[in-house]
Amino acid sequence: MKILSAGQIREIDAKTIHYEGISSLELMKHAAGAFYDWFTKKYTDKNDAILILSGVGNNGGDGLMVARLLHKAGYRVQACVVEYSENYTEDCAHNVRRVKAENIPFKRITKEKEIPNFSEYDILIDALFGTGLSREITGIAAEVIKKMNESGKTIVSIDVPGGLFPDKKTTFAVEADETVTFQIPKLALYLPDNYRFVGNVTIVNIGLSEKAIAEASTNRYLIEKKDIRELLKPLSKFAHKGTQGHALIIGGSLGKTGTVCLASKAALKTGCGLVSAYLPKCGTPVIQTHFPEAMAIEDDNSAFITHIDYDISPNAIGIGIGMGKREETQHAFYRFLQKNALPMVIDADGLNILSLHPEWLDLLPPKTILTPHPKELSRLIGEWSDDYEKIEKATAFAQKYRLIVIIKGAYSLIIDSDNLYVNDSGTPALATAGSGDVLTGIIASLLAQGYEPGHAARVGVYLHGLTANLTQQTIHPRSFVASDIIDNIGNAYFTIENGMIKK
Ligand SMILES: NC(=O)C1=CN([C@@H]2O[C@H](COP(=O)(O)OP(=O)(O)OC[C@H]3O[C@@H](n4cnc5c(N)ncnc54)[C@H](O)[C@@H]3O)[C@@H](O)[C@H]2O)[C@@H](O)CC1
Ligand SMILES: [K+]
Repeated sequence: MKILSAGQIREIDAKTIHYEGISSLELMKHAAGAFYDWFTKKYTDKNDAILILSGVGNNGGDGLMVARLLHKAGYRVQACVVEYSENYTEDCAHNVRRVKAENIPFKRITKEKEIPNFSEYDILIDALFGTGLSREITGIAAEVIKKMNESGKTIVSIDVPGGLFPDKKTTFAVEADETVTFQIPKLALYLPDNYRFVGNVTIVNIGLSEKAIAEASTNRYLIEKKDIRELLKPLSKFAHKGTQGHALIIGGSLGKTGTVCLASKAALKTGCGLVSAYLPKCGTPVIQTHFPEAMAIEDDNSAFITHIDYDISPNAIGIGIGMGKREETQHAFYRFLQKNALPMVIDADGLNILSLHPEWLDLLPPKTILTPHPKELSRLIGEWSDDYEKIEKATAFAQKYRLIVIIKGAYSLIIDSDNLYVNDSGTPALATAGSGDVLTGIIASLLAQGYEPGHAARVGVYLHGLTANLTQQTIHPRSFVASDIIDNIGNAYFTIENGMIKK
């Protein structure tokens, strides 16, 4: 799904009105209706006191129309316009007249003492500003937002939290629990710095013209299940282990051989035909006991890797996990990089060693995948002042070395040449020991199966996250562990292919 800028969204609104031959008020009806449908499914108690805080633009118009729909359905609604300007849009002014005509409790707020007492309400609906925000918020709107944020009440934002800039850094905005956004994802909704403003995001369809959306150009995308379904390679009836690819996982050190076990098992569960694990001697009994399907190749050293030599012919490599940064290991890694031309995913200590020797980055084959979490990323590219600069610097880095960079997080970001992909599968359950090792194994497996590296990155990150979504009802997020990811890779495939879980 395309992620677009506020300007592009404005253009699509206008084109929808033109192409579909509808009025802007009708489009607002679709938007308010879509919000209403979502809201009434989630908040079913009609005794809840709902305060709707509208602005004077079309986002405010949406809010007033929602007030009308909720009132008609029997909800207890108080509508307000926070009059931060006298320039009402036509559709907003129309809805003010309708709210009054329909005898819905209504209030104009122009100064601080007119702000209602939020403690008398259960839910605050924020329709103050949408994508039309053009400058920092001041005056009465800022006073209202400050009080909303201090209220401790459930806040639901229409389209975007009031005050959130869709395309640049935000410092002050409504701090919503839920944001229901209209059809087109906005990058700001998925950035970690903005989580306190945005809360959970839901996208609802409002009937924008598909043609208009197709005409908008972008290099930013939100990954959807159907995109991943299209990327999955079919499984041939004549497949055998020799045709499904051979992944080699390299890593581990004394006390950290579990990393390689997890990655190897994840690789096989993701569908490659063979998995080998290269680890120090201490790892062999561990992997052969816990994961007999893997073949083990031993380093000469018992506790850490000192050279990476093998006489097998894998199709792809996953390297770096649990490996440590000892001098000998660094040299072994360097000699390995000098001769390796296979597709590769690098994580953890592999990344840390690269940040100690940035000149080695030139040795990586094009489209090598790096999977840093934010701390590892900062060691590679330096610090950033906000998420936008982080993306800019990571993109420049990825392009300079022709790499694919996956910035791990609640919404992992995949940078592949000019393109940015945002992944929204997953839950906080994934923040658990070994989760990254499993991701390395999944991606190494996809590379071994012949997936183009950009596809392997997207499919891998999506599959990994989906395992947590699928177990939300059966495994409490606090007790979800890395092995649960591995156990649910098959279910994630089922869900992507059929939209359902096989019991
Ligand atoms: N026909 C359409 O264009 C549709 C628009 N929709 C809604 O309309 C929203 C966009 O509406 P608008 O473009 O009218 O703008 P908003 O309602 O987002 O903002 C209101 C107006 O306030 C002014 N403003 C901007 N920043 C300000 C600030 N810091 N202080 C004071 N005033 C400020 C601007 O003139 C802006 O137009 C979307 O987010 C969505 O909710 C939906 O109803 C779908 C259809
Ligand atoms: K809003």
